[in-house]
Amino acid sequence: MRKPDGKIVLLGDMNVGKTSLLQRYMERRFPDTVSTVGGAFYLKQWRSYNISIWDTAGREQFHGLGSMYCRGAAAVILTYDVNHAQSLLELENRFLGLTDTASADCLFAVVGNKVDLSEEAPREGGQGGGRDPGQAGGGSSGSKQVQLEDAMAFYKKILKYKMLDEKDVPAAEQMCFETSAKTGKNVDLLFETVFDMVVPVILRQRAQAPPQTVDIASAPPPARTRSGCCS
Ligand SMILES: Nc1nc2c(ncn2[C@@H]2O[C@H](COP(=O)(O)OP(=O)(O)OP(=O)(O)O)[C@@H](O)[C@H]2O)c(=O)[nH]1
Ligand SMILES: [Mg+2]
Repeated sequence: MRKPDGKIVLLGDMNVGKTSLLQRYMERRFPDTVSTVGGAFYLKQWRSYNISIWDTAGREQFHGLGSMYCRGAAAVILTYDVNHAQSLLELENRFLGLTDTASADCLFAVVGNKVDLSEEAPREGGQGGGRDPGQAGGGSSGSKQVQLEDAMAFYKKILKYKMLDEKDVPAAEQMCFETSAKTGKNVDLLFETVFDMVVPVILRQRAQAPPQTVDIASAPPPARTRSGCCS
């Protein structure tokens, strides 16, 4: 298997729909999911590049792994649930710091998932789209709690945290998405926008990487070794 050329990581609280988004994009379906343990990855061929996309666990107990998954990432997709305001706050409080290990010119996308729930007529006391509404990061009430402008304001906080100038990075309008893994709304747009933007990052990473070849002429002669059995 060829080594991936670049890495994209999905981060976000448990139950926001990271695994579902990836399955919708990669497998074109919306299956039942179980809460992710550790992490898992998919490989995507995009043009001539091999991109790995890492799905991480949002559960608190796996938090320590997040910065490991982010190491060298060319893009991070920070995911929240539009019907659960706390999940956007968690991105700022708990997940943004995990991206310190990402590539210096890492791109950020902010994704509000489960818009289908807020597009449906509100149901009396309704809960939906979540495995366990009682848990932290759990259920979605089905009434939209986070607006796209809130996500764009968070995107600007990311730039501030990373000390990036707005002029040097894609605009918030380009990098904030509202999606539904259930209906597929904006899912292709999200991933394919990120893939397109990641290609120049991959090319820059390649240009900065130490050469992978060895100059045989200048390499020292190998030390003589004895071989044979030791009996
Ligand atoms: N209605 C609706 N439900 C969704 C959507 N995306 C995910 N869900 C549901 O939300 C629950 C959690 O989805 P997952 O994709 O497993 O969430 P996750 O972010 O991967 O969670 P962890 O692996 O625990 O971090 C599941 O019951 C999904 O079916 C969506 O767009 N709309
Ligand atoms: Mg998951």
